[in-house]
Amino acid sequence: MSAAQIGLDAVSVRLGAQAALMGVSLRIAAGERVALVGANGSGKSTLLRTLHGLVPPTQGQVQQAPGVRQAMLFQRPHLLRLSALNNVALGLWLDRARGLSWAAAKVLALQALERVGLLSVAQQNGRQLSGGQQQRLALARAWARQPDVLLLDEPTASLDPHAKREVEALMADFASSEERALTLVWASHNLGQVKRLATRVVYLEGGRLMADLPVADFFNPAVLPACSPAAHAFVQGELS
Ligand SMILES: Nc1ncnc2c1ncn2[C@@H]1O[C@H](COP(=O)(O)OP(=O)(O)OP(=O)(O)O)[C@@H](O)[C@H]1O
Repeated sequence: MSAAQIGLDAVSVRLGAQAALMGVSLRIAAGERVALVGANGSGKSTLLRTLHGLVPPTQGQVQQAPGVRQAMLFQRPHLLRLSALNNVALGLWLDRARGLSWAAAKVLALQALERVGLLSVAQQNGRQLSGGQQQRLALARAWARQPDVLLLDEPTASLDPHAKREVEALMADFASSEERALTLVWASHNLGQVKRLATRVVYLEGGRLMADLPVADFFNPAVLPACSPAAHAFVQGELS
C-alpha cells in the first residue's frame, strides 16, 4: 500500500463530558474512498473534524503528509448570500497564498461550476438554489481549491433521491478524475451509497473504531461477523 496521506494515531477526543473518540488509529492513502459508518453519536463527525483540524485531539496525533491539501463539506452547505459564481470566486480570491486577481478567480470559479453542471445558474443567488444544487455548489467551491483530500460529513443526508444520485456521481467522478483524483473520506448513513462508492469501510461505535475493512469484506456475510461482530450487528440492524 502506498504511503499514508492523512491519518490518526491513537486519537481520543473529549467534547465536554463526552468521550467522542477513543484511541482511534487510521491511515488513509491517496486515492482511497473511505466511508465512515455507525449509529448516531458514534463519532463519525468528530473523526472528520479532527482530521480536518477543526477539533484538537485530547490525546494522540493527527497525521498529514507534507503539502497535502484538504477541503471539507457539511450536510448543509454554508453558502453566502451571493451569486453561485461569487460563492466560488470569493474563497479563491481571498486565499492570499494564491494571489489571484478577481478576474482570474472568476475564471477558475466558472470552470468549477462547469465541472459540477451549474454553469447555467452561475448568476443566481446560491442560497436560492435547490438543496442538491447547493451541495453541488459546495462541491464546486471545494474542487476549485484543488484539494488532494475531500472530507464530507453526510453530504447527501438532506437530499431527495435524484439530488443524492447527482452528488454521489460527482463524488465518484472527483475520485476517479484522471487529471486529479481526490481521496474521499465521508460519513454516511446510507449503506447502499457506501457499497456503491467506497473502497474501504470504517465502522465506529461509541467513539471506538470497531472495523476497518475493504468494502467487499465489509458487505460479505461470510467475513464480517468473524472480523467484527459489532459491525455485523449494525449492518443487520440497518438492513432489517
Ligand atoms: N459540541 C459537543 N459537545 C459535547 N458533546 C458532543 C459535541 N458534539 C458531539 N458530541 C458528542 O460526541 C459524540 C460523537 O458525536 P458525533 O457527532 O461525532 O457522532 P456522529 O457519528 O457523527 O453522529 P451523527 O450520525 O448523529 O451525525 C456523541 O455522543 C455526541 O453527543
